[in-house]
Amino acid sequence: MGYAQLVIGPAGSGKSTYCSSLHQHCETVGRTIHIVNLDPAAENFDYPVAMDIRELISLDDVMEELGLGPNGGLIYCMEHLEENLDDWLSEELDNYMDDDYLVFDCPGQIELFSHVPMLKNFVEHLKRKNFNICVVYLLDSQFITDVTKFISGCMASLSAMVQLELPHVNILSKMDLVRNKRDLENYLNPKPTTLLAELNRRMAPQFEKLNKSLIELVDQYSMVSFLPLDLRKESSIQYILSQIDNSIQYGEDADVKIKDFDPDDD
Ligand SMILES: Nc1nc2c(ncn2[C@@H]2O[C@H](COP(=O)(O)OP(=O)(O)OP(=O)(O)O)[C@@H](O)[C@H]2O)c(=O)[nH]1
Ligand SMILES: [Mg+2]
Repeated sequence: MGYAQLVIGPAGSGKSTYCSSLHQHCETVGRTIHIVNLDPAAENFDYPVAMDIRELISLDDVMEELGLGPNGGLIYCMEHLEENLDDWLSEELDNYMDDDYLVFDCPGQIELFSHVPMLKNFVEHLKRKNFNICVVYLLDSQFITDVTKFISGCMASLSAMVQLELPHVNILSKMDLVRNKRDLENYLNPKPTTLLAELNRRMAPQFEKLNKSLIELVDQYSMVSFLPLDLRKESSIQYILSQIDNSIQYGEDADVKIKDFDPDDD
């Protein structure tokens, strides 16, 4: 059994930074995780890259040879990955053993988890390889300055939830940038009625019915709940990691191992 986090979220929401902070944190506490780059457009990394989609396909080549733009090129790369799940990905995964913990740093184009089946097939492949997977969805804290942005961020997360059908943790990233702490209370665990009132206040009256349905939808999936991530605080990363670990049952076997360990036996 392996363990995996699939780190997704809108462009620039802090996914790669989260991956590198997580790596650092794990190093500090003496735990091993492997970060996988799934973004064919990424160039600089603050973490050691364990596996890299750019070894399979280069976005520059795709754009040049097929005359595609950056987003079309990215979709092409991801489809190429999808076609190579059984060879390239499987071979790469063979380098890891039972109990290994992989973190997949995904590209920020939300099409990948909202429109195209690529990520779904990727996840199915990992499941067949016996991975327990948690989706980690990052939303930039700046989204809470505006209820309409916040709702659209929630809908994107919801679409990933519905498509991927995996344990799912929502994170509000870049907490160091939040000025108004009172705003925050309203958004980490928002009351549907508060959100609705706010939406109605922002939008023309003809949208009231639509707003109500939207909020009900988001509420029914009980997904409007975010964990705050403040990279300045080790405890914040630690807490988030423990929630994710819980959702994929990581550490339950480890507990057994610790119990089996005989301290006199050194
Ligand atoms: N202040 C602050 N800035 C952050 C934080 N996390 C990320 N950033 C900045 O936000 C920008 C985007 O961060 P990335 O980690 O590259 O975001 P990403 O989601 O990987 O972006 P894409 O892969 O392009 O979708 C960078 O300029 C980061 O330095 C944070 O916790 N606080
Ligand atoms: Mg990134």
